[in-house]
Amino acid sequence: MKLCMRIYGGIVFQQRKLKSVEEIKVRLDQVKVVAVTCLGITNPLLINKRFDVCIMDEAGQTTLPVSLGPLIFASKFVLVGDHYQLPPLVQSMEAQENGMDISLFRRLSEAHPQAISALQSQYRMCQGIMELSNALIYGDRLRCGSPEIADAKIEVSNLKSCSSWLKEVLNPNRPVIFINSDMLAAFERKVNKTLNNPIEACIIAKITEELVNKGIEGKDIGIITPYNSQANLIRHTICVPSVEVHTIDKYQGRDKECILVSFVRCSENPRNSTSSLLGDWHRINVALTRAKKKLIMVGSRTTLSKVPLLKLLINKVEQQSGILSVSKLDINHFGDLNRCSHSHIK
Ligand SMILES: Nc1ncnc2c1ncn2[C@@H]1O[C@H](COP(=O)(O)OP(=O)(O)OP(=O)(O)O)[C@@H](O)[C@H]1O
Repeated sequence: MKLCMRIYGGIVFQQRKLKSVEEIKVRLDQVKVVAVTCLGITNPLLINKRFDVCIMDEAGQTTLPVSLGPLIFASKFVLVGDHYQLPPLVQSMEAQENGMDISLFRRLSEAHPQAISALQSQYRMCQGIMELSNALIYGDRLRCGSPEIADAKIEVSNLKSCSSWLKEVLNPNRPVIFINSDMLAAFERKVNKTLNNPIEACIIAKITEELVNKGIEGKDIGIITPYNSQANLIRHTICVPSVEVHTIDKYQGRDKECILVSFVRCSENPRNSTSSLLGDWHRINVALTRAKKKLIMVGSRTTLSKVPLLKLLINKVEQQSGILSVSKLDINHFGDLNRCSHSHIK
C-alpha cells in the first residue's frame, strides 16, 4: 500500500487532502496517532489535545527544553535514542557550559538506569562492521538481529578488470577496509577556516565510480566526512549524481548499503591534528555505524593514530586484515595526482 503523507503546520496527515482548518480539526479528533516534530507541537491546532503516550525518537539529540514541549501533552512518555551518538547541537559556549548540550534522555538514563531498556539486536550492520563499534563503544553488547544481517555482502560483477588495489577495496568478503594514504603525502588543506583533502577526494571519487561500474546503484552509496569543505569538494569531484555526500553530523539516523568515509586529517606535523572534530568519540561512532554491508575508510594512519580512539579503530581494522596501504603508483593508474592536489574547487 502506498501512503500519501501531507504535512499541515508540522503535523503529518495520511492520504486525505484537507481543504480547510475545520477539516483539519475534525480529522485531528478522529485519528488515534499524531506524528509531529518536537517544535510542531506548538501548532495552535494541538493546543487542547492530550495524549496517553508520547513516543519521542532521536531523543538523545534533542535539547531538554525542546523535549519538554511535547512531553507535557502526555500522561506517559517513552524516549528513544542513543547517547553514544552525537548530543544536541548547541553552539553557544555559555549554554554548553551550563549543560544545555545534555539531553533529557541522557539525564534521565543516568539518574534512573532501572528505567532503561537497552536494545541489543541491530538489523543494520553486518558482523565485520558491527565489530568496530562493539569493540570501541558498546562493550561488545551489540548483536546482529539475524544470520542474514550478519553475513550480508555487497554484490559486485566481475572484478577481473580492476587494478589490484581496487580489487581489494571492492572485495565483498572484506566488509571493512581502511585505505592508508601515508605513502601519498595526501596533506590536508585549510580553506576559509575549514579543512579539505583533494587527494582523498580523488580516491573516494575513483572508488565510487568503480562501485557503480561493478553494479552497485548510486542510491546505495553514501559518502561522509567530518568537514563541510571536504563534502563540497567530493560533490564536485564525483560523477554519480545519486550518491549522497554529507558531513557525519548530518548522517546521524541514516544508513546505506555502502559507506565511504574521508577522514581528511593528514599533516606533516601530525600533532597539530589531534584537536579536531575527530576528537569526539560520538562522531566517530556515528561514522562507523552507518554502513550495512561495506565500510570503506580513507585516511592517514600516522596522523589519525594520534587520536587515541582512532588508533584503536585502526588496530581493530588491522586485526580484520582490512588495512590497505596505497602507493603513488596505484593511484596514478587512474589519473594525475597533481591534478588532485592542485584542485581549485573550494
Ligand atoms: N526488525 C527488523 N528487520 C529487518 N531490518 C530492520 C529491522 N529493524 C530495523 N531494521 C533496519 O535496520 C536499520 C536501522 O534501523 P533504524 O534506523 O530503525 O535504527 P536506529 O536505532 O534508529 O538507528 P540509528 O539511531 O543508529 O540511526 C534500517 O536500515 C532498518 O531498515
